[in-house]
Amino acid sequence: MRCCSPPRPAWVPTCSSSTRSRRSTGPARAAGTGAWDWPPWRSRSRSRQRGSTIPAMLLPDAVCPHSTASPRLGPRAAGDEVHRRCCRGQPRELLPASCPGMAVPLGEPERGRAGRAGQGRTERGSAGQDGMVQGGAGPWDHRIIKVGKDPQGHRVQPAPTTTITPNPEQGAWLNNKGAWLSGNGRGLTEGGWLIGGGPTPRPRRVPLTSRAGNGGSGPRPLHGADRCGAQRGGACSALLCPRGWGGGGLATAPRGSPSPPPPARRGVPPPGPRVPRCPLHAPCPPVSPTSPVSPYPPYPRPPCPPISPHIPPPPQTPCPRGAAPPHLTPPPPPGVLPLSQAWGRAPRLPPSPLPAQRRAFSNNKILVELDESAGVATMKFKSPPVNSLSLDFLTEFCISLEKLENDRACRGVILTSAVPKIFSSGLDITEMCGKSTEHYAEFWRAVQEMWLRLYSSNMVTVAAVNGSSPAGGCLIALTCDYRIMAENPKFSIGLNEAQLGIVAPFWFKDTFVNVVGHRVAESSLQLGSLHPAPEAHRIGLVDELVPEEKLKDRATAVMQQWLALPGKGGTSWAVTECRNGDLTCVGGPGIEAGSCVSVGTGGVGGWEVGKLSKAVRAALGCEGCAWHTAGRSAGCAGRLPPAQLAVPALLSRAGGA
Ligand SMILES: CCCCC/C=C\C/C=C\CCC/C=C/C(=O)SCCNC(=O)CCNC(=O)[C@H](O)C(C)(C)COP(=O)(O)OP(=O)(O)OC[C@H]1O[C@@H](n2cnc3c(N)ncnc32)[C@H](O)[C@@H]1OP(=O)(O)O
Repeated sequence: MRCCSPPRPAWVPTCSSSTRSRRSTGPARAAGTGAWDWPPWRSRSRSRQRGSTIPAMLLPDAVCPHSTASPRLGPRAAGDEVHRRCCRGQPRELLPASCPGMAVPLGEPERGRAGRAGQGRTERGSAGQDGMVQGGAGPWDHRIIKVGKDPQGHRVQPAPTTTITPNPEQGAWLNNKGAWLSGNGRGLTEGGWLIGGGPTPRPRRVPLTSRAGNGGSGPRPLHGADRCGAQRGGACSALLCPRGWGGGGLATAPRGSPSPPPPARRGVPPPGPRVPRCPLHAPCPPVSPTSPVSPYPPYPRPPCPPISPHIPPPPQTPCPRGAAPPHLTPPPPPGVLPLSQAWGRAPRLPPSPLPAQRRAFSNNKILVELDESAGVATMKFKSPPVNSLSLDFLTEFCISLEKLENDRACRGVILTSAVPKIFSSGLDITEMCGKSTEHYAEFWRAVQEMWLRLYSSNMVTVAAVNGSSPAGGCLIALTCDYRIMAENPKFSIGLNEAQLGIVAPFWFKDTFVNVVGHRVAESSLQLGSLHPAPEAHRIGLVDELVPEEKLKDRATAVMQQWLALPGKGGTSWAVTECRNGDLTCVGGPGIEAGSCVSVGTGGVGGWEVGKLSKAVRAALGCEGCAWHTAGRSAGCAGRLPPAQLAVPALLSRAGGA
């Protein structure tokens, strides 16, 4: 959650010209240069309009407009190379039959996939001769029109003209012989050849660089209620499963975790219903169709504890992460939209009365510990020697944050380092030279993604800076709501790009300006200064200094202070209406209808702006649409029909005052 919006370039359309003209920072200057125009996918279309040239390395892959993977992207022409590439990057079952990417013969090598994902599945002997899939009559109906033998001489099954139909209720696919196909469709192919129903594939390691929209071929997360494995009694394969259980087998299972269930025999329904359910969890609730499909592979999830089939689960065991008891979440007044609906997510829970429960998710480079009783997670960077922000690191970062974002038990995140003396050394320099254009694009997009996700998070974010933090490391700290630094003068922080002979991107700069102000930012950026901790505190770059040994406790205390603010427990709501780019309160508990909601730097705890913007975007169904805040008013851009929005009462009280 932020006190002000992430800096946006001037091309961002606004519904109110007045709000636009009040922008204080000036990405417009950068927008004209092309080099750092933002975001890059808009850069491409704009460059076409302007006829300017944008460096190819800045152009990311697009996401198929037919898919729901990313709402950020505008439509692209069918047949466009980018379109085709991204189509292949998406799970086929998520694409409508009309998508040109669906007409790709499975027997044909799909360039750009095998190398990336390392699946080794695209080498073909007689490419394109057999095994053609065509879109069927309906978007989910695909017909195998030709089959034959695979390169090893095995007969390809099933028989010709097999219709494959998804079974939304079961979250799996059936062919016309009633045989089960792989839940994620990968059982359809073997060595690139169609074989029809097959065993549910074992979890495969997903290269972190294989991400949606990039043409990667790693298994993709399935999303939506109809895909949730937990509904079949098995593990939840949806990354955004609100319960956070399962794992979907899409990423490498943590060491020591139990093996996945044995694969079903061909033609035999998968043993989903026989898998015992976690006694603490009901089937996953349906996921809102407006929820975005994550572009990331799911975070490895802890497995459900083993359950003896002879011991029935206690019937009255309350789900620690299920719906809060009624007395903790009073129903909103009539006509008031719960915030969870407006945001398309479940409301966060107040601190649990149950005994403290901790969960830890450790990945390669980031350790995440969630204290469910406090609703606070700690993300510890553990990528020695210096926690440089490599593509893998950034990807893990986004996955971890997204997972926490969708965990109703988590309301705040503390970012810190497990590497002594270093918070983060910034962007991994080795990722920025000697690599391919595609790699640069992917890397740079990951940097932006990290920043956007952190900046627009609706969790409280606190940086506990326990070491040096140059450049990109400083950006992470700047992007948090609050910065506490160890008071060691040997630790320094700042945007030192100038010392490296490069220029901090304008959105680095704007984030910096938001925190320290124009003049300090100007001189600091010009000199590429790295400020020792005491100086950083003096110029406002960090909010407070504490002895290193007290850093954790202090961060926890600050977090509690923030979480104690009203509106955080998800219990009080107000309804606002968006008119002419301003938000007008139309009623709510203790809030007079018609009072103007004006938020921003002058508002109470202006950090609600970020939350507001999120609500605006979600309620308008345009998560990716441009939005804008400036001065003392908040507005949003893009399609702005009058919409009833729910925002925390704190926000509305601030505006109504
Ligand atoms: C070519 C095309 C590029 C195009 C790119 C596109 C756009 C780029 C343009 C602008 C981008 C601007 C945005 C940039 C943001 C950044 O974050 S750039 C990175 C800035 N970071 C730094 O300057 C940090 C430099 N490092 C240090 O100051 C120190 O290493 C330290 C972090 C203070 C730690 O010091 P110490 O404990 O003494 O450790 P060492 O110096 O001995 O380092 C240990 C090893 O770590 C390696 N390393 C350090 N930093 C990085 C890094 N950022 N990326 C990768 N690796 C790093 C260092 O080389 C040592 O490795 P070896 O042991 O020598 O193998």
